[in-house]
Amino acid sequence: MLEEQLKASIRDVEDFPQVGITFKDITPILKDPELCHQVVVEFAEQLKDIEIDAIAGIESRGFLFGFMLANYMNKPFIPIRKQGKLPYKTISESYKLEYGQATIEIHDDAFESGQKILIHDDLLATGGTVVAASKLIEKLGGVVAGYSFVISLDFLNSRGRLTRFSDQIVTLVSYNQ
Ligand SMILES: O=P(O)(O)OC[C@H]1O[C@H](OP(=O)(O)OP(=O)(O)O)[C@H](O)[C@@H]1O
Ligand SMILES: Nc1ncnc2[nH]cnc12
Repeated sequence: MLEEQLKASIRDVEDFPQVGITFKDITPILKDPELCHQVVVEFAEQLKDIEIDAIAGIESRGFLFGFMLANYMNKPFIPIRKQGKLPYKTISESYKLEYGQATIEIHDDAFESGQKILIHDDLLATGGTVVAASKLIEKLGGVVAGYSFVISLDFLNSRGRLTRFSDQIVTLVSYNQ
């Protein structure tokens, strides 16, 4: 089963980037092209009944499978980047995450008003990052079509923070502790 394969590949790194955090390192997945392909195929299968106009991935780990998935599903890819990285006109949102705070930005012409945008990231922890991304999508007149994550840290109970934007949440690997 894919979840078991992914769990066997994901590496726990204790106390990174700060004491008390168990960091879920996905780099071993990236070394396995067949496993990466299976991840994308599984996302596409689980998302097939959701109407999606474009896929937004969040810098930087959200770019990895986000772009692969957009390309596989033949959808435009929208980069949401950390502050000061996007060259054209942007709007921004600040947020807290499991181990700090940050600001993310999107180009103000990233998509057309009314379009349905899937938000992709590698991992859902507190949800701070994707809530900020959802606010950016809505500020530009978009609709959050749903979310896809490789990993969900279910013990942080953050799914409830997303449902006001969309209850379509696809995750491939869940951790309960
Ligand atoms: O649910 P949250 O508590 O918001 O945490 C999840 C976010 O944290 C990580 O990103 P990070 O900011 O470390 O950036 P990176 O992808 O560049 O490593 C991860 O890739 C998610 O984007
Ligand atoms: N525990 C964790 N491991 C990897 N990325 C994260 N982003 C937020 N929390 C994380």
